[in-house]
Amino acid sequence: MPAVPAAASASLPAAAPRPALSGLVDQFGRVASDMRLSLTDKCNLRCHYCMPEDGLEWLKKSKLLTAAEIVRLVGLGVERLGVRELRLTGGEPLVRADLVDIIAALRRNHPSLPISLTTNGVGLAGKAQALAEAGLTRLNVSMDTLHHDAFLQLTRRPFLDQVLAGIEAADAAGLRPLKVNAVLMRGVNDGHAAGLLGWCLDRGYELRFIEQMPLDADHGWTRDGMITAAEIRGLLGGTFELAPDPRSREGAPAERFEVRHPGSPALLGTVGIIASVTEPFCADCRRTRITAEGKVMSCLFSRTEVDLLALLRAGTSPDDDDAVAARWQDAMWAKPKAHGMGHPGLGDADFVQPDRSMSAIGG
Ligand SMILES: Nc1nc2c(ncn2[C@@H]2O[C@H](COP(=O)(O)OP(=O)(O)OP(=O)(O)O)[C@@H](O)[C@H]2O)c(=O)[nH]1
Ligand SMILES: C[S@@+](CC[C@H](N)C(=O)[O-])C[C@H]1O[C@@H](n2cnc3c(N)ncnc32)[C@H](O)[C@@H]1O
Ligand code: SF4
Ligand code: SF4
Repeated sequence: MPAVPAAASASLPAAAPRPALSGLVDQFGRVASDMRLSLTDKCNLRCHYCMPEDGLEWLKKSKLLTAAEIVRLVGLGVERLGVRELRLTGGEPLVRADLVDIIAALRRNHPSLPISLTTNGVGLAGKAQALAEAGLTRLNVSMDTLHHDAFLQLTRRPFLDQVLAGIEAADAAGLRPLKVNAVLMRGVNDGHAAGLLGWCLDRGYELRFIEQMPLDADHGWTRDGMITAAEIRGLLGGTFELAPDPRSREGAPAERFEVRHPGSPALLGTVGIIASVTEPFCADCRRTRITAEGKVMSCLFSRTEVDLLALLRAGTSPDDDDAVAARWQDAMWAKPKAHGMGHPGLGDADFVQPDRSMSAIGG
């Protein structure tokens, strides 16, 4: 086995030594099978809850995982470490020029792997068909409101029509089920929640409301300022009746509800609420994250990152693959219990917001 290059030797947090288990198991017995891979830190929007107005300093291209490195890492994940589904995210994954080629290569190697993409939808209209043909399984498009002024206020960019065209193109390309992600901000788009749900139900899209988490680059999040899942249910309750979806949650971030008009038995569809702050789901977390520069983040709120890129670049022999896989397993073994610490509690006195914003981690 090759020596571990210095850059890859970032300290791992103290944890009992990892036993010789297969797969991405952590010290609390959770097994990660859902791989979330960030393709870039760059983005063409500046959402308040994620990016600062002036953007961030983008990583140099030489520091990003190449297409070949991505394909190799996913191969290791799937063939050796029990990865069963892959989500491509960012930053904005559509800004990566080789996105379609990456998906095509992944699909050739893994014919039955579910591969999904989370995107802001800008530029999607021109790419949806190619993504579907390359083998993308499905996508989630983030769109917080259908109102142009609120969209501009939230994202600081006037691109709502492009996003709408992107959703339509993805639908036409057969990228189903199609999910729409929305973060609500008080006084900006909270009044649009029921309208957005109605729009999605009419088209057969599944809407997911996401509680705002402390992952904004401006560090402006407050526990009191964010809109809670209970409030979201209240906002929808005036127009719709929500009932728990009887299907099992299977470790998914979203709690799903069946949606009906009050007093009517007809099922209109489902809505998901991702209550990371007020109803955390860390005990059943199945996710492993790799940042665009090849670092493992075992938890969205990890303050320890474990570099795989230097090991990937050290060589491509079977021994090198062993070293990468072992380091990934070590990183996941040290996964914190919840919210990057020993207990759930975003906003608690002992919670420390990660230096990176959501865009730089990969949402
Ligand atoms: N706290 C926390 N939030 C998460 C985690 N995974 C996803 N989320 C939140 O849920 C949002 C939606 O995630 P997506 O990747 O679009 O979709 P998904 O939740 O994986 O949903 P599916 O499409 O059903 O697979 C993310 O942007 C995060 O805000 C997680 O591991 N921890
Ligand atoms: C970081 S983005 C990356 C992919 C793509 N740029 C997009 O917006 O879909 C992934 C998801 O994270 C969500 N997100 C970003 N910052 C968040 C925050 N502070 N709290 C909760 N969700 C957040 C976005 O709404 C989006 O649905
Ligand atoms: S949420 Fe997505 S679209 Fe918005 S700034 Fe972050 S990375 Fe960009
Ligand atoms: S906060 Fe960390 S442990 Fe909790 S669900 Fe998210 S990634 Fe998993």
